Amino acid sequence: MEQAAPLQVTFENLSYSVKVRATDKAGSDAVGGGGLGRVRAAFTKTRYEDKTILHGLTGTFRPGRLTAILGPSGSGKTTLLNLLAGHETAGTTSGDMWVNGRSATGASLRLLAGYVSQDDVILSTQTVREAIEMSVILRPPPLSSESQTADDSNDHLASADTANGPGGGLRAAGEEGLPLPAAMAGPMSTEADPKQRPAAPPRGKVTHVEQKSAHAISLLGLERCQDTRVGDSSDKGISGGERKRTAIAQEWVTQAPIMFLDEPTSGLDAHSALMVTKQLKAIANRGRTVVAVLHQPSSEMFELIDDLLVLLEGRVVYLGERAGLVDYVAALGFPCGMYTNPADHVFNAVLFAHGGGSSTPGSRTTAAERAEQLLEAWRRSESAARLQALVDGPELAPVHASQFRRISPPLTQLQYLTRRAALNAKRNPLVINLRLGQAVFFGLLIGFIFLNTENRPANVQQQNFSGALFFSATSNFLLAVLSVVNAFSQERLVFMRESQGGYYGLPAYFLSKNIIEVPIQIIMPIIYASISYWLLGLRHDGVKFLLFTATTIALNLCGFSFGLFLASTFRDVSAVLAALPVMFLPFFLFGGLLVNTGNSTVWLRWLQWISPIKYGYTAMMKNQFTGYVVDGTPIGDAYLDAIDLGPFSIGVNIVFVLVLALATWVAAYLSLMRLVSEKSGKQSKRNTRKLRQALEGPLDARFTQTEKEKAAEEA
Ligand SMILES: Nc1ncnc2c1ncn2[C@@H]1O[C@H](COP(=O)(O)OP(=O)(O)OP(=O)(O)O)[C@@H](O)[C@H]1O
Repeated sequence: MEQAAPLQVTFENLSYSVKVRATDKAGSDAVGGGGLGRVRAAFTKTRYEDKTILHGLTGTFRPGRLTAILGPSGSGKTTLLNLLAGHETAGTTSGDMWVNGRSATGASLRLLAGYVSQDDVILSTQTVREAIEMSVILRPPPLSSESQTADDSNDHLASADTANGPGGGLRAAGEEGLPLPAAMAGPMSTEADPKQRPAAPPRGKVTHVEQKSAHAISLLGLERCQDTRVGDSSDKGISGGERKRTAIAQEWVTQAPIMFLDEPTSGLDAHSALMVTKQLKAIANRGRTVVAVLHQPSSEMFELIDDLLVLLEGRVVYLGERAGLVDYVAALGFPCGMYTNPADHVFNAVLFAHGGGSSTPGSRTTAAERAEQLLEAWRRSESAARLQALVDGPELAPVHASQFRRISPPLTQLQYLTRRAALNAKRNPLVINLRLGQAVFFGLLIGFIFLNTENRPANVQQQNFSGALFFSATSNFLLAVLSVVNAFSQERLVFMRESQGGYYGLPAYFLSKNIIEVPIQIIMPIIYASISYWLLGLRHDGVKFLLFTATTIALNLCGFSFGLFLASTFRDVSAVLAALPVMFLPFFLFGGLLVNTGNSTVWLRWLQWISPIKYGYTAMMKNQFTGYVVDGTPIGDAYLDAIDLGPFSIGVNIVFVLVLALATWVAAYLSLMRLVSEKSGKQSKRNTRKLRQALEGPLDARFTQTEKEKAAEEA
């Protein structure tokens, strides 16, 4: 079996800029220039200008090594990580990226890399173990079973080493696992954490998924909380550190050969931060390329880092071995004291240059000059020359097909997501109980308000039934909208993170959501109709009851689709709530009760044709009043003629509600599709195939020259 090569990520002259609102001097002057100026400014077209965040970065991240990105706040650490991981797509990128000398982009790196973001949004009702198992099921490890087993056994070895306690030491990269070039195997200088004991070997029949997640739980020290729900701000679950480690475990199990992590230790106590760093080191030791943004690492954490990239104002001021950094900074005039944390020292040196240090107005060099000196010193340094050599001569083995991240078949995704959604609903019964409560409450309320209407005088019946049926149509529609908006707005972030992380595709997610939600949108109106219909005293006829129920079901389904559309189109609930009245009040106005739609303003009359309330209300009214007789006097048909609800029959009106439901349902799907492609770029199969071909294909011309030179030298 052909061994997959370790992967080296290289970039050269990488720049990134975004469009920002121009700080328009003329405009601001106008604003300051009195009322007229303010009015003029309000109508002035917004101008945008480019803001460059990363300025021509050159560097490389080597396999089998833990690389940390350090730098002051705002120096571009997250932007660089996101750009490489393919999660930063809004701005303009220039420069080159390669994986093992093959031309790459952020999108192609996403096919190879795991990514842990700063905000790990995990479904709050899942337990830690379930969240990790989900990752194993939906994102099966990319390596073939043979090499995967080898990797697993290496993990066990490493865990065993870890368990040896102080002095046992973790296994150095290249000793076990994927073979590494000698130059890449960095020295290991870590002590193992005695708390990190491997889980007892599973007994009995254990599935691959259970085994893999048990292993990750053990490696990340999550045994104690493995059956605790993740929780959220309103329903406390695991701690912040445990959540971070769960997110890392979710990426670890995919065995992606590259891992990018944005501040995996922020918000953790010193011990947890050290533990996480040790675990990252252990992962890197298995030949993976691990790159993490770290904030102020302790000296123990600092010792675990192999390579460091220090950024200042979007520029590289150091990229190379951690061991050489302190001397490098000392040579620049910042000697590190014996008892000073080297990470703090480096940080202070850079911060000083950045303008946050003790630079006083009287000091001979200004902060800007110091920053320029640091950048200039880096350009002329030996470390930069060494880095350039690594950039010029990267790992050259092609990316192996088995190294690409895999995604489970759509049917597996659908089955898993449906089961998860059902479990989520069961564990979060408040949502369903509220819906049930609403159906019962409104059924009883309307029933008792209009109790025994059928025994009242004809004119009272006309008024009461009209009001009750209009209320039934609007409440069924609106409650469905609100329930979906509420549920989906909360889930939206989880969906974005998981779909970007390659857990599943949109079709499986969308379908699973419908499989769980649609039955609820059918059962609730049945409950509402069963209570209200008989209390109201609507016509005692089984078929008419069924038609009334069918109308309420159609309105609920339509409300569900509208809610889904709104929640997927607007970014937060407050925007949805602002849009809701603007969209729906015209629907209510043209619902058939408030305005005689046949005689309303001509150029606004079309609104009735897109109002689901109008169709639903008309179906209910015709169901009640067609051929309706009170005390031997037929009153129904004349009344229907007077209020002019249109020519369509009951069945056709119900069908129109369903057509509107279907159209909005499709719009909701398209809106989600737009959301996904906005964040992750186009993910078509053809695109993916092209990106893979580039990574598996021949070397980029940038490196072929080097190959020829090498061959000539050898000759
Ligand atoms: N989309 C954007 N629009 C405008 N400015 C942006 C955008 N993205 C990033 N920036 C700016 O680019 C700079 C770098 O941001 P980035 O988040 O990469 O910094 P960072 O080094 O990770 O900071 P921190 O350590 O505080 O997280 C910041 O000044 C930020 O305001």
